[in-house]
Amino acid sequence: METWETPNWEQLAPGGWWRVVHHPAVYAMIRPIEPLLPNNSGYNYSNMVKLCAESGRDCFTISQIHIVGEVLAMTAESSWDEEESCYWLRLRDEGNFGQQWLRQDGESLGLGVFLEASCFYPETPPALPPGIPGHDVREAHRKALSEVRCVRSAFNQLRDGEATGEAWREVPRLSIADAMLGQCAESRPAEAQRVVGGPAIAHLLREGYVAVHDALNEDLASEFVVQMAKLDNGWNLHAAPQATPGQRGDRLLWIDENIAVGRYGSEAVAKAIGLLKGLASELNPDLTAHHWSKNAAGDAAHAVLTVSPKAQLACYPGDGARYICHQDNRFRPSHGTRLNSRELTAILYGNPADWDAHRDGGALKLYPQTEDFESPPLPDHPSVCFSPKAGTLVIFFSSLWHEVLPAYRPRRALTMWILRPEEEESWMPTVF
Ligand SMILES: O=C(O)CCC(=O)C(=O)O
Ligand SMILES: [Fe+2]
Repeated sequence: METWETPNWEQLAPGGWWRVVHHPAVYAMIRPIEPLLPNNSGYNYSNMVKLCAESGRDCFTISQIHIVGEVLAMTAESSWDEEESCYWLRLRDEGNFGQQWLRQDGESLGLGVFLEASCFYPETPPALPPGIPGHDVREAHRKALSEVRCVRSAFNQLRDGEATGEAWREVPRLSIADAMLGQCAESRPAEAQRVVGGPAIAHLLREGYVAVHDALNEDLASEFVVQMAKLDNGWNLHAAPQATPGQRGDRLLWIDENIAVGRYGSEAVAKAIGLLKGLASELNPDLTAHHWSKNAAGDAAHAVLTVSPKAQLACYPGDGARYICHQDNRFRPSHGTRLNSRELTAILYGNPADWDAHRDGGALKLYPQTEDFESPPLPDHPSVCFSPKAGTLVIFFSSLWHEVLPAYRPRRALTMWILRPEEEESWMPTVF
């Protein structure tokens, strides 16, 4: 069994979903990005930066912090960067907003160790030859790892409020298999088939969207409304990272079935997430055939829909908050690729049955056949609107322009992006 302490440097780890098994996993990237320290994680980002600085490692740049339990997606792909003389590993974060690139050299540790932690290595890293990483790189990894240990123990003390002076705790051995979660969507065929089987899929492929109004049965739908509100009212949601007043006014929580039940006791939310996840496998055969017919010469046969491990629970607080017209993904003709791997956006609404879109606002306004528009369609462009009532499921191609109209009553929704990872833009070392 391979452990993070004795990774096999010659071998890239298998692609798939990985869980961060130690905290904090800190890694640095060549261009620092906005730190994404999950709310209520118990860590204070500025304290961590201070700790790094105090540890005498001036060149430490924390760009991203991940904590235990968080899930990341790692592709099996690496890319040689001529200019930087290094390899990059491609990964995605839990919400799959976009991709990130992890530098694989003495500066940012490679896979396996990445699951533990990685950081900037204070010396100039040895250049990697194209091909198998050599001895120097392993040595750099070894040194950097020992540094990580010191930093981590300080972090642990900080978190636990301990001032014991104990510099170092034994790190348990971890198996890479422990952290690997699996590659494909979990399948819940029966429910998903009931909801989107037959005519619904046909409508989705023909029109680019479909709405199913009884995706949850009546009892489940009303329980879903109650639990979504309870979760939201418990201050578990936080402003979206890209929140901009007047443009995007929702607050969010990324949540999976285990968190829904284990942390919040929300069975109905867990069931809803399960249903959304099951859609990927249900839609897969028809979507694959659809891409085949559009692109006879292409690789569409490899299309494998998958889902992110977590769904996005969003609430627009009801003060007129909205989400201006946008696309969740976009084809970039100049690159010949898509911006991210989102193929379909699937949303289950969790608002009371008496929601009145004229009075309460908050409709989802979707503009069919706009995937190739470079800028938002005009408001009077042909569109369809959906009232965000309990149990309504809307699925649409993520590249269609859409918006959330101002909501005058708290408006809650659970969104799952259904992904086609092979469609993602293949090389872009910047992030998000
Ligand atoms: O909640 C909705 O109806 C759509 C939200 C949305 O467009 C998004 O989160 O990207
Ligand atoms: Fe969207």
